[in-house]
Amino acid sequence: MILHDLPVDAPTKLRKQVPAQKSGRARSAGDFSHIFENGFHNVGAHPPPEHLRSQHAAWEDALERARRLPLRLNDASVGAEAWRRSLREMPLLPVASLEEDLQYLLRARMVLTSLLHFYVHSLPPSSPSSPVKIPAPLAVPLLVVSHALDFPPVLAYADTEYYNYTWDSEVGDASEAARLPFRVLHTYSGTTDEAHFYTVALRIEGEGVQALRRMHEMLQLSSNAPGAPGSSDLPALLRGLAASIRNMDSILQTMRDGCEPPAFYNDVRPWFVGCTAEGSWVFEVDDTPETLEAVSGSEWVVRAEDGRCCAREMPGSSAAQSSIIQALDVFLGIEELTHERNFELERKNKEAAAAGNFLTRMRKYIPLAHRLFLESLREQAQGLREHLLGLKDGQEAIDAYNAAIAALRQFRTTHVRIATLYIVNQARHVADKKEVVTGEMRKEDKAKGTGGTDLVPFLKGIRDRTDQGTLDR
Ligand code: HEM
Repeated sequence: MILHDLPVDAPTKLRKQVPAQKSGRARSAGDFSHIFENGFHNVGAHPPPEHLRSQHAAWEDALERARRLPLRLNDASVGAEAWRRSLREMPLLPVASLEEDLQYLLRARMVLTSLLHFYVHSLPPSSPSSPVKIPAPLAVPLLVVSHALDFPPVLAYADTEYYNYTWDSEVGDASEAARLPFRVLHTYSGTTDEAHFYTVALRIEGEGVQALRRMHEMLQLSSNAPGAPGSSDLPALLRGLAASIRNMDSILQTMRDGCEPPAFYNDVRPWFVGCTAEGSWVFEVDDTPETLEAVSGSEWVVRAEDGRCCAREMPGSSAAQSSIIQALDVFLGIEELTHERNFELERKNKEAAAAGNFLTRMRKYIPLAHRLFLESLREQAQGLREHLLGLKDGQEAIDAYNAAIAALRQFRTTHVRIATLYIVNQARHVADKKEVVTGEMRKEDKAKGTGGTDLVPFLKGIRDRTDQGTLDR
């Protein structure tokens, strides 16, 4: 097995072989040609299966029943309580067979994280608030599957995007697949707003395939391989990359076409929230060797003195975990700017200071193969900016590079507007209503992202630091 055969999100058995290959030939960009060719959302040439095999039908059935109820946020209805009881009484299903087949392992991860967030967020708030106990039939397979994939046991962007779609038509080859319309498999709220929200992100990932292919071609410029582009192609390839980023921006702007801000804020976003100080979780576990390995080898859970298996704080799904946007920063060589720590902000927020840069932290919430890809991409693309500045007649290439930076800045400007409209303004409406009903004065507006960021200064900071990547000579 060589790294170049390592499929996206390789499970444990393959993962164990990766460190041995972290040097030499195996690190070449070509090792990740499947990502350059198909994008981050295509695991192989096809999306993950829509259903698990019969051995794990109980999980699929629980998910289907939750959707059919439908289960709501803070749901105290008889039906909701019966659903939660059925989860607690579900048999503890073995997961070993899943590890043999990556596609089914990914589907299992997506189903289990969906059940987790249905379970946690459908519970009516308890008073005084106590940690939510995640029942063993859900907790054990979730911990083992997440450990196998090197993922935290919480809903991530990959679960709501990369593993949550299919195509309706038969796919000829992967390059054709990149252009097909996506059909979302699972939503929490059952609304078209939620499906549209996922679809916009998936279409951005789909456009990302064009960006990745341009990057790949640029990395091959100096390879002298037969058929490889020559260095005179660099400006055109950079312009192609810029055009792709502009397309991503246009796609982002379609968010309003099918996702209403109040529906997003009130009915969709609360399902994404992970394990927080106010809403903590305890995993109920058994003591089989498989579970013990998953627990002891996990940085996401801690054993309390009384033996309880407590989850650490983990943000839920956030598009900050999108691999394509991280890849753009890495390739353009501006990662150090956008991932820079904001010491002014950190001085005000001690927790943020302890945790370090948010975007860097988010890397742990993206699939393993994507992380390895980003490391390899950094190595391959390093020196791009210096190379452009050193070119004898390099102005055309520099202009094209700056067009890509400007496009990424524009993407982030659109994104700040969207985050303001969908979160900050909605939080204000809710606070205004509360003020009218209770007469309570509104506190300073400090809307947080699902990742817990003070979102406007945070997002604007990244946008402005993108701009600092502009080359000047
Ligand atoms: C209604 C739509 C959206 C809202 C309200 C929104 C909101 C946010 C918030 C609050 C953050 C800060 C991190 C956190 O605390 O979670 C964030 C980060 C981020 N979001 Fe979005 N987002 C939306 C859609 C998207 C889409 C479709 C993408 C593209 C895939 C995207 C890409 C990003 C990226 C890359 C970051 C990290 C910051 C950066 O690199 O600029 N977002 N988003």
